[in-house]
Amino acid sequence: MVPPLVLDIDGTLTAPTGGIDPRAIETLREWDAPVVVATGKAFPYPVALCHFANVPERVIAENGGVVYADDEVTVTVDGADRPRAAARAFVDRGGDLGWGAADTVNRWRETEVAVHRDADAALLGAVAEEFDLEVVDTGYAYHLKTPDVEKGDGLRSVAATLGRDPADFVAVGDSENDVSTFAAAGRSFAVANADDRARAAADEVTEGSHMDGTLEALATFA
Ligand SMILES: O=C(O)COP(=O)(O)O
Ligand SMILES: [Mg+2]
Repeated sequence: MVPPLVLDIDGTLTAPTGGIDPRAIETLREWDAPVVVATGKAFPYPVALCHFANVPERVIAENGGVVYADDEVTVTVDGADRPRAAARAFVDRGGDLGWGAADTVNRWRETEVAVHRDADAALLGAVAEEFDLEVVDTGYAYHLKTPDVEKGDGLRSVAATLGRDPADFVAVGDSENDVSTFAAAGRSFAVANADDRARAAADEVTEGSHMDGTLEALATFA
């Protein structure tokens, strides 16, 4: 009997060169227990991943800002007005969100704003403070977000919807936005490419990085 999983996307199910590791699709399909995808990405991205992998759509998106399982979508933050106002102030003061005119990173977001890691971090931090927001660095983007909205709370919510205890779950991740997931899950693994906070928070750190590390973690339960 394998445990239910809660898996981060970027840095955990992706290849070092970017993009989803093809082995992730098979892992999502073959795992013989519920798999929840938990990400800082906007809601459509993890939903599309589950859709194209042809697995049930169990999703924690926007670092816990949007949670979805068993036909229940919960937006846990009362809109993105403050993060969007802060993003406008950031741009007005010379900052650049960094995603170009189409901005497919943010156009479908409901609760926070993501900023390219090439952005002026000092200016972003100053604006975040002014708007009572926090900046979370996932290694893939800076997230300008409401404090205390976390993937770990999303796991508690999805676990309840699935009739499971969060402590039943095994978590795999790579960055500071996975620390709350690790705390909520029963057992946690940081992949070798994880940042210091994720490595310190995880029960174990894998030898392998990215999907190699994720498969190494899951092999523990085979
Ligand atoms: O969107 C990001 O910055 C990173 O996303 P992740 O939480 O799936 O690693
Ligand atoms: Mg990640």
